[in-house]
Amino acid sequence: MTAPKRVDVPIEGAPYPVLVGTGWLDDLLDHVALPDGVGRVLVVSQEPVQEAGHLGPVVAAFEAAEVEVHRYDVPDGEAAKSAGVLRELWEACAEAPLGRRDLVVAVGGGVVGDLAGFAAATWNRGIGVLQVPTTLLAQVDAAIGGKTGINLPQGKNLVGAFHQPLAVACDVATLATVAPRIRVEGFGEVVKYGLIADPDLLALLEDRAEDVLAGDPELLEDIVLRSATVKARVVAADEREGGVRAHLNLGHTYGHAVESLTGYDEVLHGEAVAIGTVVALRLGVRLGRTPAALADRAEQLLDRLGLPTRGPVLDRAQVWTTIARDKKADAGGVRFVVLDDLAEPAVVTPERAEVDAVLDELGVIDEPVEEAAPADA
Ligand SMILES: NC(=O)c1ccc[n+]([C@@H]2O[C@H](COP(=O)([O-])OP(=O)(O)OC[C@H]3O[C@@H](n4cnc5c(N)ncnc54)[C@H](O)[C@@H]3O)[C@@H](O)[C@H]2O)c1
Ligand SMILES: O=C(O)C(=O)C[C@@H](O)[C@H](O)[C@H](O)COP(=O)(O)O
Ligand SMILES: [Zn+2]
Repeated sequence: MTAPKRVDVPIEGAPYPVLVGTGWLDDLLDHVALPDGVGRVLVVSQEPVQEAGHLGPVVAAFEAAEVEVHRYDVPDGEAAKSAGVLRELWEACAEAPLGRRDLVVAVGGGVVGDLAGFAAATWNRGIGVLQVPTTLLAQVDAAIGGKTGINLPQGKNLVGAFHQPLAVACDVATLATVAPRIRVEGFGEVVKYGLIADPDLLALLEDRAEDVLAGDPELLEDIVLRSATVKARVVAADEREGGVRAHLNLGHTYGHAVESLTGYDEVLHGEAVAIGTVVALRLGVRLGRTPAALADRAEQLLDRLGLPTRGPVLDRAQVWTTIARDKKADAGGVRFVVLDDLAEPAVVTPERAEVDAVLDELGVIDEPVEEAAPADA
């Protein structure tokens, strides 16, 4: 075990580190400084994480520090990001009871992190949260940046809060026990970072796709570090998504619609992001902004990594209702992130007909609309 490497997230008023290493959870509290006065923690996790052996070291670290540990396992799957389970977590906070100086500790994937983070953001009007992400997606993305929340049947992440963690502790060794489909979906977000900000990361994924998929630990550590570096820079520049943070939403406008219209069960978040990325890139090509070769390149990489590049066939009206409810829509229209070139993201508000044409071209919508015939035809 070597000491974890550190990426700083210099958010004004709430700076914190993302610590990335391999096999260091046993020494968690040697590297994460606890704030003064922490007497109790509520460790929130899920059964598969416990069964894989990742909870024990975290609990042991707090016990060794003479902090009283309470535990709550939430159900598995995206369905846990719900008002019902959030209420259960509040009640677990009350049972402990957690005071203003106590902490929530989220040990798991993005579902646990988003949900436990929101419980911490709201309990006693906000207490600290330590994020210990154990999936690739959570280490590269979900645990960093302070977006917390739950879903509604009407849409993804519709209720939530910005609540920055005290620290993000990424032990890449935990990724070895993740199911293959879950590992692969994380690359949906990693490809996103490559496309919006880090051409070297994109090239690394292309050059070493097989090693990446085989779970080469050194490579994974490098990928987590590079991804965390991009995310840290973006969220520190724009914590509340007034500007550049919106670029982290590449692939999410259509992706979120795919997730909610398939009941959050069928298509995983990273898979939906891959599907939505193809839509966004093809839209960029159609709008004359994205080079077609770049869209082809991204699609080939997603496919090589085992990610879907086409979503299930959806109902057009439902897609538009869902997209219009997302945070990426306002009176001005629906926003998509496109690429003007590699590492040159831009936010656009396209005409609905342009998006419809792309969805028809990709064959992912029922009831195709005819392209308008040229005026002189
Ligand atoms: N807040 C953000 O900025 C942000 C960013 C990206 C995604 N997200 C959210 O993250 C969620 C998806 O997260 P996810 O992809 O991590 O899925 P997930 O949290 O559902 O985890 C997937 C599965 O892996 C299991 N698991 C976790 N770690 C394990 C380990 N080390 N070994 C064995 N099993 C393990 C979990 O118990 C679960 O069954 C979505 O809700 C998405 O919206 C949030
Ligand atoms: O951190 C961000 O900002 C992101 O957009 C990261 C996304 O990968 C993530 O899925 C996020 O939860 C989406 O945010 P939302 O505000 O569109 O729900
Ligand atoms: Zn995402």
